[in-house]
Amino acid sequence: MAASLQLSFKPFKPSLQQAKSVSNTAPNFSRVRCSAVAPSRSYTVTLLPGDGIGPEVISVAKNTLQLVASLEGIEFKFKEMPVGGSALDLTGVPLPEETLSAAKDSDAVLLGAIGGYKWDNNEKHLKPETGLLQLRAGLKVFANLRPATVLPQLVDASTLKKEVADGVDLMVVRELTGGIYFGKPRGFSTNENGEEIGFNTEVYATHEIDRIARVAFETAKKRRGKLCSVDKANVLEASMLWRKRVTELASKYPDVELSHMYVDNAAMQLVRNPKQFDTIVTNNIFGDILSDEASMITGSIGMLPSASLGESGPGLFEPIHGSAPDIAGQDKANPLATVLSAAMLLKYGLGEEKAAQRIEAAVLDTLDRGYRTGDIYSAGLKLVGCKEMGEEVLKSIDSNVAAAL
Ligand SMILES: NC(=O)C1=CN([C@@H]2O[C@H](COP(=O)(O)OP(=O)(O)OC[C@H]3O[C@@H](n4cnc5c(N)ncnc54)[C@H](O)[C@@H]3O)[C@@H](O)[C@H]2O)C=CC1
Ligand SMILES: CC(C)CC(=O)C(=O)O
Ligand SMILES: [Mg+2]
Repeated sequence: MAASLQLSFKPFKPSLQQAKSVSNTAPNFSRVRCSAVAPSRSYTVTLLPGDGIGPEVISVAKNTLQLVASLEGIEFKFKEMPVGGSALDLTGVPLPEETLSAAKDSDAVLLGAIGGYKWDNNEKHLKPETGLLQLRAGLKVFANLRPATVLPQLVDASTLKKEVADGVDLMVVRELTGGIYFGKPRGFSTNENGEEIGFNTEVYATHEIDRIARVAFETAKKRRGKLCSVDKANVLEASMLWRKRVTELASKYPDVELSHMYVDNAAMQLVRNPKQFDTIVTNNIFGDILSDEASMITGSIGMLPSASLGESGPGLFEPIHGSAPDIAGQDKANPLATVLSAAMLLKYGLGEEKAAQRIEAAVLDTLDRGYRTGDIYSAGLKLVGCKEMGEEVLKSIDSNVAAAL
């Protein structure tokens, strides 16, 4: 194997609840029948395909999970539920109560993506994005881990020069349930001139800063021991408090080297010299933006997975990309970000490290064999669609099994 994905840290509170419910969708991959292991662990996974390319990439990730489950003696009970625009169309709300309770009752949740042109002009409470925010808040998953690793196979897919991109391996720890996406007051009003205004509030309480900072220090400790806290403390009060609390907490982590950076500089440094970063901790909106930027260092936003974890309860696992309406329904989406999110689900959500490694190894093997979706394609390689990429990942899982026999 050419490289490891190095998503190497442990969940701080893995969810290992007993599986609770619903239909058994046992794996049915005849070509691995000889290697299949009788299930000894059972998990309920709520699948939320969502909108746009969401269902396409979730279908690939589900097949991948089923195949590794059959090899690892795992039984998955999948429950598919609506969220986002598809839930709006079906039920009138972007996060039906049934979806949230299924998610809460499961061992882990895997989401595709939400959103689309059709719902762009909906009122705020009827937007697909509101459903996603409600889901994250409902599951209390405040810590969003977004690894960005440049795989050797994809150095040429990066928009940065090879020497800048090669070897980049960073982790964005994004606060996910606070800040300006949730802060009040927010809304629309009129100012003293009778002019229409829209407003939002960036607000953080100390406990919200402390808990995400602790996750970030722990993450950095298990990586290369460097933590960069990104804020806008030269302007924003919420950032001033953020910087103060992170600095105070640093004394508890003497083996972690803490630095601070303003977000505008961080955006620049990410493309100037991304290798200077190990772990980045930042607020909800800056983490959202910087992780999309970091994705292009690695070749494509279609490559980056994420894990969102709370103090307890199921984790939420999703690619960092959106519903990509421009390519939806065309079999063009790169499913690897979701497949790697499924690997994070196994590792950080369920503690099934070996099964996760099978997926990570298969992704690298598929890339080694030259398969590329359009977003990471370079001349001379094999251009495939979403479904075929998924099939190739399954073949790689199979052949790794064969190699191990
Ligand atoms: N977590 C979520 O569900 C998110 C949802 N959204 C929603 O998605 C919709 C579209 O938002 P955009 O700003 O266009 O962001 P986007 O991430 O959906 O797409 C940005 C660009 O990246 C490409 N892209 C994204 N994922 C890809 C993949 N797997 N393979 C190949 N190319 C891929 C798209 O084709 C597009 O050109 C909006 O409604 C937005 O609110 C956006 C971000 C996150
Ligand atoms: C769609 C938004 C709610 C969030 C977003 O862009 C993200 O989490 O990456
Ligand atoms: Mg985003």
